[in-house]
Amino acid sequence: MPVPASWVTVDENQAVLTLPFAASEGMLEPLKADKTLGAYNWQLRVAVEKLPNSQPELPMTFGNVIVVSSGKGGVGKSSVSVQLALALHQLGANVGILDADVYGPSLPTMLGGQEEKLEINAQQKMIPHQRHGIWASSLGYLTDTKDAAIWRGPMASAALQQLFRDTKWPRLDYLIVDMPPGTGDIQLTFAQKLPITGAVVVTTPQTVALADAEKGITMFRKVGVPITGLIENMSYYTCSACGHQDAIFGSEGGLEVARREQVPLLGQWPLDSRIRAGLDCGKPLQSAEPEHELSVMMRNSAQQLAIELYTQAQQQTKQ
Ligand SMILES: Nc1ncnc2c1ncn2[C@@H]1O[C@H](COP(=O)(O)OP(=O)(O)OP(=O)(O)O)[C@@H](O)[C@H]1O
Repeated sequence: MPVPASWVTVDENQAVLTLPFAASEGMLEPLKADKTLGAYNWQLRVAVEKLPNSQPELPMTFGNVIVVSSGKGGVGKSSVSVQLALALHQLGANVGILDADVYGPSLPTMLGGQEEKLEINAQQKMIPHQRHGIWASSLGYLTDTKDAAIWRGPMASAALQQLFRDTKWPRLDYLIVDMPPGTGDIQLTFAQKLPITGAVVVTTPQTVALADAEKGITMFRKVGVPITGLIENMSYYTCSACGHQDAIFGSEGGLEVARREQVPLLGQWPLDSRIRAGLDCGKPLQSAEPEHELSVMMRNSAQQLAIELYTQAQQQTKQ
């Protein structure tokens, strides 16, 4: 993306690029490669800008809220939420994650610390756990995981809003919300009532998942929540023995939906046991092995997400 001059400060041979979104050192590469600019000693500073959200009348106390949703269950929405949250943290941002999947909160398993319970402070606010550098709040930390299924129906919607409002978040740049799967009443109420900056839709390339992903996109658009992008998960599987790639759930379905709906495709993530294994034991690959090729690939999606969120918000304010 073009770098406005106002993002650069220069002092003798030192130059600082201050970006209003989470970013990697890679953003400095074009500047370092430039014939004239390359003479400076470049430094990157991340100062995430608070962007407008879908409820302008509510105070923006939570940073930029990004909901991660899927029309269909089991497509990897929670896994993607966790990896994106950790990746944004690695890109220099202060990040929180809210497990809004009241039917089956999986965050305590994926981030670890299942045995720890959330503390409630004197103002009756829940203190989120800090796991792998990000702040996490989940009903799974509050209730016994086996009991989580009782938070259903009208109670689930109320519990979700309470969890959102009554968590004592520190100052955040991004709050990732792992939504319950589907496009029913809970999702609609959440999308209508909470201050959301953008939505990420997760799907597999499978036809049944794609139809539901499009339903999700339509739901968010109806209530004025911009779609920041789409992630196609479980896009292909590479055999570790022979290297053959197999599109188990069909190929390029997510890409097709992204084209049709005119939303950015933020990534096509493979089905890979190394992604699952880390999440099963509370040690996600993104934090356990940040330089692993899969971690780098997922971080590229997070980088694109941060840029899209920012540029879409700029375009909206100009309209
Ligand atoms: N790309 C991937 N590679 C390997 N395993 C994956 C991948 N994505 C998700 N999984 C695994 O698939 C299972 C389901 O993923 P996850 O819980 O994230 O799905 P979900 O869409 O949030 O499910 P639900 O609808 O129940 O909330 C988990 O065990 C997870 O570790």
